[in-house]
Amino acid sequence: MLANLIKKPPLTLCPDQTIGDVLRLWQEHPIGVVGIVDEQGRLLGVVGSGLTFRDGTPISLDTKLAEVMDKNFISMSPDVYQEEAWTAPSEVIAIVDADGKLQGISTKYDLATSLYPYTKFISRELDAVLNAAHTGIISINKDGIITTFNPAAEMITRRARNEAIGKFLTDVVIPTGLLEILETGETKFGQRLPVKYSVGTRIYVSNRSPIIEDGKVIGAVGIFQDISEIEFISHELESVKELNKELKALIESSYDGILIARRDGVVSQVNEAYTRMTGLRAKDIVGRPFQKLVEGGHYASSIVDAVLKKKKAVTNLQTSPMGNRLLITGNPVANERGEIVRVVINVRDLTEFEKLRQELHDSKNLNRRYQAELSTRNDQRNKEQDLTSSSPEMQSVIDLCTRVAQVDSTVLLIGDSGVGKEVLAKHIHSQSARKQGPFIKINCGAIPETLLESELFGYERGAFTGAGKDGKPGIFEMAHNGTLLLDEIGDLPLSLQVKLLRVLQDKEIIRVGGTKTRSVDVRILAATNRNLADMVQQGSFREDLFFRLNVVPVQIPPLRDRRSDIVPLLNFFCEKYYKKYGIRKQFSPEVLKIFYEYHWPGNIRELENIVERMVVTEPETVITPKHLPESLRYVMNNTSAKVMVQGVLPFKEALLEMESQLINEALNLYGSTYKAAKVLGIDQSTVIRKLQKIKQFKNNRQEQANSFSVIK
Ligand SMILES: Nc1ncnc2c1ncn2[C@@H]1O[C@H](COP(=O)(O)OP(=O)(O)OP(=O)(O)O)[C@@H](O)[C@H]1O
Repeated sequence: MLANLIKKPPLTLCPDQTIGDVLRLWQEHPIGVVGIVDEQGRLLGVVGSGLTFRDGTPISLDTKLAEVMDKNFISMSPDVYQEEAWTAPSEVIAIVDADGKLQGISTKYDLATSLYPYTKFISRELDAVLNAAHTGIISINKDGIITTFNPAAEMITRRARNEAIGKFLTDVVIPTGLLEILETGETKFGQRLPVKYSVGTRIYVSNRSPIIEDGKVIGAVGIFQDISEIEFISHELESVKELNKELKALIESSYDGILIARRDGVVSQVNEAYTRMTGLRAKDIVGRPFQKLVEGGHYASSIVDAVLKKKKAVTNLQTSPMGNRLLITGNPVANERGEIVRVVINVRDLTEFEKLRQELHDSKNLNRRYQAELSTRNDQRNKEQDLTSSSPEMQSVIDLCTRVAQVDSTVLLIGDSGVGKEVLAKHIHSQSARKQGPFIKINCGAIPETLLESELFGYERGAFTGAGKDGKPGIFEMAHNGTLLLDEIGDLPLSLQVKLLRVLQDKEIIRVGGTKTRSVDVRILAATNRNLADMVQQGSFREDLFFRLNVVPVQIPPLRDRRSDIVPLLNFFCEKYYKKYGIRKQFSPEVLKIFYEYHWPGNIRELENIVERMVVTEPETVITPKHLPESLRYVMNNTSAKVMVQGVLPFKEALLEMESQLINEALNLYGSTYKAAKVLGIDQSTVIRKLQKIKQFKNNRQEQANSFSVIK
């Protein structure tokens, strides 16, 4: 402060005194500035050396001081700081007290002398700070020339201070934006600056500020702080936080109860499952010693103590307050030095476990039952959809097919056309392990011989004129992992019989026009309505192929040999076509009788066709013989001739019975008394009369039967 500069009272004179008085004063005191004061001691001006000359000419020593005193001075209070006084635009500073009374006079020289040691100290202090700083500091002047370059900056830039000072900034370091500060005059904070070194990259954060004097940018200073470690630590911290979160989630999601205790036995964490199993809530136990739970009767003994003592896992069985059986395992957790720092307790609810096991067992059983039911239903549905039979003959055929389906043997289905060979082949496939694979049928008799080979075995590209450019797989390849039905096998040309035999033996095919062998895994079923054994005798079928195909021969009886299947089949097809067309039909007993008598040369296919035709073409709901095709009516004519009476009865009654049967069949067949009479060779009136007589007779008989039962 200026007060420090006041060492003794100032030299003062009055304005009326002369230059001579000043000289006399200087003889007694060292030469200095003399203050000219008024009567109240207030400063009016100052005089200093050079007083005796004006414009180079000596002036009289009698000249009054009022004339020569310099009035350009600034007054300041003694408590103003020297640094502030230094900036004052005046060479002389009058130090005056609050009353304006002069206390001392100071010149810029005095101020400089007093400030010098201080600035020297500051400068040294600054140097020490710069040298000790871990932050790189670089400053430049307004021309971009480096003026400060501390040791940390040397480390960062790998450049020596003496190589840097006095050089243009970008000749020494990579541009960091410090030069821009000279232009903008703006301070920039926190710019992230990755710098690559041969040993890796370090991250700096830089702050850059302008150096301003009198409102002008005269330089810039940049500081560079290495934050690589901080970044690394903060990453570490983040991953530790993440890990912690994951661990918490893991503990919480555990179905087992988990309790963690510190080495002093205090509980530090429990999960939801633990609360669910033991009824102990986190807020009641976390932060409390585990021993308290023992004292509270929640545990028989402290498993935490047991683990800490034995320094290994301990397991025991206890019953929870809710009566559940709990398996409790305590595991020690050690640090790198092998000291136990935590005990992790795992609680497994065995009651729940047992319950779950039972439930699993039950649901497995249920599942098995459902599956069995499902497969039975599927079987039933298959049967319902494709196959029906109630005759013992056919039932044993189906049983044989079901059994043989379980193995991969070749099956030869033998039977007349339409007996159901294909249906049985499909049944074998659907009951076999190949049921997910394809079922493919080829009719060996329906494809021209020239095409059959390529159909069976496929062909390679360009094998023959017209062959596709990519070639084509044959049905053997298409049936891979499935079943192939060779229908009408008796029609297979001899030339292909040998090739087929090779495929059956080697389970490999070669496409037409190719050389590459391809493995095929196909189950072969063959069907025929011809007598292959006879064909072998006649030389039109290869014996070796016959034996190869005839591994399991299945003979399907014609429909006429299993008449008990007729009515079930009829019902089956009625249902099938009702589902298909929404039309339900009934067949009169007479029709059933005809069906039963008919010899069915077309077998089941013929029966099915008739039913479908009746369903779609006949408008009436009840199908009677008159609706049947001619071929069946013929049967009726033959069968209806068999008019019968049962047992021995009065001749008159037997005659009436025969007449009744004849007339009724004729009516059924031809639909009118007129037509019936014509066929029977009598008058229409005779038919009507006889019908009335028959009716009368039947009514009488009924009455007699009723009266008999009343008497009884
Ligand atoms: N048991 C059956 N239950 C229900 N429908 C059957 C039964 N058997 C055969 N069918 C039906 O009869 C028709 C003829 O059967 P399929 O084609 O299997 O006879 P096929 O013996 O292979 O005849 P073809 O020798 O002329 O090829 C088919 O519409 C089939 O659905």
